[in-house]
Amino acid sequence: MSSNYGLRILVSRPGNQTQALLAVKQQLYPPLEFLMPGMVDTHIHASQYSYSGTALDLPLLDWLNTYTFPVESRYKDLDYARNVYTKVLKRTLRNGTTTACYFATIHTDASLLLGQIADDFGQRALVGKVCMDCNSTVPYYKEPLKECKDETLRFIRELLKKEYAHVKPVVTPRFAVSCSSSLLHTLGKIAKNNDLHIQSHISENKEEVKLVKQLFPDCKSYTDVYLKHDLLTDKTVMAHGCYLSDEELKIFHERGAAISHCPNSNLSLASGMLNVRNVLNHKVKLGLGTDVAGGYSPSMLDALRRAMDTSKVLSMQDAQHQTLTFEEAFRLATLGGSEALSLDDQTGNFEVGKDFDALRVNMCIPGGPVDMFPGQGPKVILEKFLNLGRILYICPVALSM
Ligand SMILES: O=c1[nH]c(=O)c2nc[nH]c2[nH]1
Repeated sequence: MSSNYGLRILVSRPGNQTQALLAVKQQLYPPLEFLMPGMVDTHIHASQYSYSGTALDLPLLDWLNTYTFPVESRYKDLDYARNVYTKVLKRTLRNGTTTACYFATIHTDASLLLGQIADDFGQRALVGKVCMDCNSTVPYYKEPLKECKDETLRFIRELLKKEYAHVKPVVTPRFAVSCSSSLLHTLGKIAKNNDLHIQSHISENKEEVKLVKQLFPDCKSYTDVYLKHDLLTDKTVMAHGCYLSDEELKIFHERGAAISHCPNSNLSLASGMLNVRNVLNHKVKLGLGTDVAGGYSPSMLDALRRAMDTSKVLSMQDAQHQTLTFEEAFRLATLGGSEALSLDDQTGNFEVGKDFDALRVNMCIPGGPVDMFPGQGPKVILEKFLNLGRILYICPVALSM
């Protein structure tokens, strides 16, 4: 079920999130069905969906130059954009993503089209027109500073003018490597003046961190680059953060900025492994992202499973490391994601007053991927679903479009 029915939660039960969602099923459905909050993908490149599942043989910077920029440059063609964006919306909804934070491309009209398609399908979405004015390796894929500023303002104006209930613009500097200091300052100002969300990438890969140090020698750290340009606010979500120091995490906490953990991508591009426990200990807002197409899967259940795998690898390397529990991973995929996107007043769990963004899970479909046995209670049901489940079907109204 997705959110386009405009249902609002009016009553709730006391208890934690796991208890609450499993209690609902006893009231409404037979024993092996339950409702859970829709999942929140805090970082996904809609424009990279066409090559998801391929092109995973290079590290980040080579990967961008070889695969990503040539593909993203094609989105000046609106027919091409419509085809891919329609498919990515259907695919993410089929995977239980009721909220997504999207990177589009540098093209304003195609980015507006992504917003329109998200609205048509009833997915809650933040949509970002990508901003980048530096690209010496693939020089045809960038915009001059002035054009980038004007087009960003046009994108924001036109998207807001549509008054979509659940689709909003997000200011999107690609990352410090592909933005001049002037562009970063400009975008910081635009976000501030319009009280907008901000998204970008940070500390994904060691080579990238080194390059940022060279490009911004006056900044103390990668985090300091964004801080100095007014891009680290309580409406900012930064993807990856694998190599952030404790000092940088403290700044994230102080500013109320969030991290999107994208474990599939971090493993697939051999970028690094985020220490989620350390991020949580620093009380930094944290959600999960698929990061299609650096991550090969558009599924948030996959992101949740890779987050648990990554945490177990860290435990193998360090016996003191406290492995993520499945309940914690579940929280990251739902409420944590909504907090990371500062949308937790609207979605993320079944609290009174929030919108009813829900998935109806049936654990006893004939031929389904999970077998249940007598005496297995709510906790086992949820754990089995998270580890073994598959989302096969979602609201026919949305998907027949
Ligand atoms: O995983 C990533 N995907 C991207 O498209 C990108 N751009 C900058 N940094 C990036 N990381």
